[in-house]
Amino acid sequence: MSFSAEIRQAADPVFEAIYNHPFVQGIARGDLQSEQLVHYVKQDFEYLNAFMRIYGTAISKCSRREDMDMFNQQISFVLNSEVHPHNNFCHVAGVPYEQLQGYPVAPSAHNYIRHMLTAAQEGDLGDILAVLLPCPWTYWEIGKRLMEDVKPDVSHPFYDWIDFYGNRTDTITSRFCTRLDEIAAASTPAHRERMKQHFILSCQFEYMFWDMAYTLEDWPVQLEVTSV
Ligand SMILES: Cc1ncc(C[n+]2csc(CCO)c2C)c(N)n1
Repeated sequence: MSFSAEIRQAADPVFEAIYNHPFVQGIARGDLQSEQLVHYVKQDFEYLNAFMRIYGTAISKCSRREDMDMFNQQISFVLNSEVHPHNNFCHVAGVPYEQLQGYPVAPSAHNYIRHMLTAAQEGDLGDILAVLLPCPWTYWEIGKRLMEDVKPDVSHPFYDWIDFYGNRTDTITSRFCTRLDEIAAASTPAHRERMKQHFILSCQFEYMFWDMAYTLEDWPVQLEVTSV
């Protein structure tokens, strides 16, 4: 079994829990509250900023041009294409996208971002691929399953979101897996174990991100926002 298949199998209960999470099932039913969509977009906007910075760190650790090109393409994809699913949520919530940018990061998004940053800072290319991979992989599987189970038509409120993630052949998950498998094949058992743990923790954080949006998770004590 390839390394990517092995870590996917180990994380299978988390993939299942993500698909069955009430936010994801709320996309299927089209019955999420505006505040939940707004909270998701506010947090995801900041998450994607961090994600692009980590691609920058990844590029700083590449020795091959093809790897640099892969990460460079993904920065463009996040900047130019990942705005479409956000726009769908904003449209349903009735709030302009520009109003949801620049907010403080909630606890679960904070923890997920710090987890990715630490793995990227301390690790090599394999660690970075392993910690980033659950992001495209879980969304690709959610999209495919929603497409099959819901079979949405254009009147579904989240048709664009489901179509965006469910109707594409996901080259990024496959490219990340291929490269991760090459690196894993040349790694020590200890490094493989570390990459597996990065992957599994990011899967858990993907679950927590949906839960954060669904429950409108925030810090326990609200403080006055002071501008300096
Ligand atoms: C918390 C969270 N996880 C995954 C995605 C989906 N996603 C974000 S960037 C990207 C492409 C990677 O190059 C994909 C598939 C998201 N929006 N928010």
